[in-house]
Amino acid sequence: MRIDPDRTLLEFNNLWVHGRPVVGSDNPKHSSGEQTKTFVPHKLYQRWLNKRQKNALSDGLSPHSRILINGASGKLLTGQITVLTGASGSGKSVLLRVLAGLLPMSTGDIHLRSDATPHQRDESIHTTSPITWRKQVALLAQQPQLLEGNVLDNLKMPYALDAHQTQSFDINWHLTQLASLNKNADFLQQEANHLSGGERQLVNTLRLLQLNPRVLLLDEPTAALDIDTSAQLVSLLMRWLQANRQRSLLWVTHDTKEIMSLASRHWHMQAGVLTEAP
Ligand SMILES: Nc1ncnc2c1ncn2[C@@H]1O[C@H](COP(=O)(O)OP(=O)(O)OP(=O)(O)O)[C@@H](O)[C@H]1O
Repeated sequence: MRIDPDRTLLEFNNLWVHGRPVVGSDNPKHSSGEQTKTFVPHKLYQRWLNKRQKNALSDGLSPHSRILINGASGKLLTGQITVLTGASGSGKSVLLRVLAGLLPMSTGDIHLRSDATPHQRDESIHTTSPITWRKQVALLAQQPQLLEGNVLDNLKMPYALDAHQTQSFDINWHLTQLASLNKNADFLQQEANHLSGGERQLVNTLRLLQLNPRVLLLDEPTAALDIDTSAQLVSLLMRWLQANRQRSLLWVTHDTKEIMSLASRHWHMQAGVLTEAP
């Protein structure tokens, strides 16, 4: 498949994701719909079913599975912010994790436009190694996971991984970013486990941005931050987007006031169904 060479950076088509229902759960996230039907399988089928259910979290094909993403399609365009809203449990994080290659889809495809010549083939998630895919399509989670050690150790950490052996740590880039966040070089020496929640998220964000992904998926990155830190993070992300036209942001948020004015498009998720909001 070839994707629109003009502005499309990432395109996904007819994504379906299934997850295992929690039988008897009173969690509203897991109730409702077909999955509550009683089902008495044949003995042989039961054996097959038991085997499948051992891996059901990542296995979209279980007959007891419920639909988490329902035939979603969409395009992320270069230089744009797309905002994704939707009620809790509607499937926003699941969509982000599938796009980032962290959760398998049941069916469907995702293509990333080649960053080389326009004639080069686009990359499908199905034929790209997970490491290569995740270098280009990165997920910034709400809860930053930092390691023991200081800020500098955490920022350097990705370069110890095989995936980033060809890239090198650029201290000057970090000092420039920190200056824009009203922080100086001393911040690099602070112990990660002494940082505030907002500072942790800033470190987490810098750690990801330095690796230069092309598509950044943001899962409520400012949800736990105060107004000032949140504004700093938004500016950091905007500067990053504007520094290279071949980038795109997909931003999950409940606080549309914060980001909607900067966004080009608005998607809405309801019970796994993705629609373009007016
Ligand atoms: N790996 C998984 N397997 C099965 N079910 C899952 C899996 N991950 C998430 N779910 C379920 O999918 C549904 C959607 O979850 P998701 O985290 O995407 O919601 P959300 O829209 O991001 O909500 P919130 O705004 O509260 O973060 C939930 O019912 C959740 O329990």
